Amino acid sequence: MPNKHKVAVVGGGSFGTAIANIIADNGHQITLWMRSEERVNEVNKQHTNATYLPDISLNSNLKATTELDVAVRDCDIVFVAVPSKSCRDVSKQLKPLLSAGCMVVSTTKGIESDSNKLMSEVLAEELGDVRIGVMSGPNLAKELAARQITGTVIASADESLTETIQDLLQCSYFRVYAGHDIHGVELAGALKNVYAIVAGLAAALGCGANTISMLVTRSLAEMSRYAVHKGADPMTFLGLAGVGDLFVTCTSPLSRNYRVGFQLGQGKALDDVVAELGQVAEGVNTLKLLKQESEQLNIYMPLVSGLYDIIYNARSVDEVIGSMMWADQNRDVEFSVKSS
Ligand SMILES: NC(=O)C1=CN([C@@H]2O[C@H](COP(=O)(O)OP(=O)(O)OC[C@H]3O[C@@H](n4cnc5c(N)ncnc54)[C@H](O)[C@@H]3O)[C@@H](O)[C@H]2O)C=CC1
Ligand SMILES: O=C(CO)COP(=O)(O)O
Repeated sequence: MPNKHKVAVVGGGSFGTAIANIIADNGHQITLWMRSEERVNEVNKQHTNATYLPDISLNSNLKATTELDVAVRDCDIVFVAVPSKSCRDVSKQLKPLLSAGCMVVSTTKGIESDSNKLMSEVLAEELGDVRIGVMSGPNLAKELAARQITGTVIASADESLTETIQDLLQCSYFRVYAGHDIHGVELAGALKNVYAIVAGLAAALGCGANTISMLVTRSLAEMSRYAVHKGADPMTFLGLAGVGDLFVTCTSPLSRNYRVGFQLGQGKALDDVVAELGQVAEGVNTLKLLKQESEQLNIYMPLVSGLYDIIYNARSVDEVIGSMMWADQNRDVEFSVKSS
């Protein structure tokens, strides 16, 4: 019989609720921290969180609270599932409440504005000496909450953390793979959101399967090129956190980033699309950060700069595509494991 844990999930939106529900399905003691009293009552009494996960019945052992100290008291594991813009603020609130030896796992797929830091870096800065992991992969919250078969990656320098999280989450519909390239896994999760916007836009324009395949594959080349500059292992991008997540978000209308791109392709304005979504689409912020950094570091990222020009510089899609197609001929695969 695996160990039973006392776990908190901080952030009761789509993904926090989906993860908390798996932990409840696996029989652990789990508390979900949410800010809205109304939603806390809904989770506790009706076992739903219909705003974020319509038509999903949650496990009745999943308890929610608005009180962060109650949620994390005596927990040995805490998941942080808030958007990147709130991660630092939430970490500051968590700091005095965590038990000694607590493991903290980020599920956030974004980069902090201004500092350009990844969530593991924000957590380490704010929480000091805690055990940190990151989880990322092709994990659409709605499918996971509907208990559809799904795989993910838990990455940490702390092997006993990765093993504990594998045991905690593994069940008949969720398989958890271990990794050690924390920054690679985080970057993969954050970067693919930008390319999901590109893919959604292309789908709205009626692009064919050849075009979408080319876009997704060149996206992978571009995101791994950037990540390698930032110290990540390019091989990470061949795993679930890389190809897996890129594939799902570039093809599924359940991805909010894909939907943002699709609606942009239908001619809607970005501000209207984001306001209507009512949930986080991290790619919008990540696009700006990548555009800035790729220029500063001189990293070739034509898809990032093309999307940025379409959204923020009112350049036409035809013109952007034209300049990409006539750019200098390039190599297909940039990285090799074969020693020369
Ligand atoms: N929805 C999905 O399929 C997946 C999402 N993610 C990532 O998880 C992160 C969260 O995404 P979702 O849950 O989907 O977003 P969401 O928009 O569905 O929910 C975000 C939740 O965070 C809460 N929140 C925001 N700021 C907060 C603060 N300062 N304090 C406390 N709570 C706060 C909101 O009230 C809301 O409940 C994002 O980085 C996303 O990329 C990761 C895997 C899958
Ligand atoms: O990361 C996700 C699935 O793995 C969810 O993507 P969106 O944030 O675009 O909905």
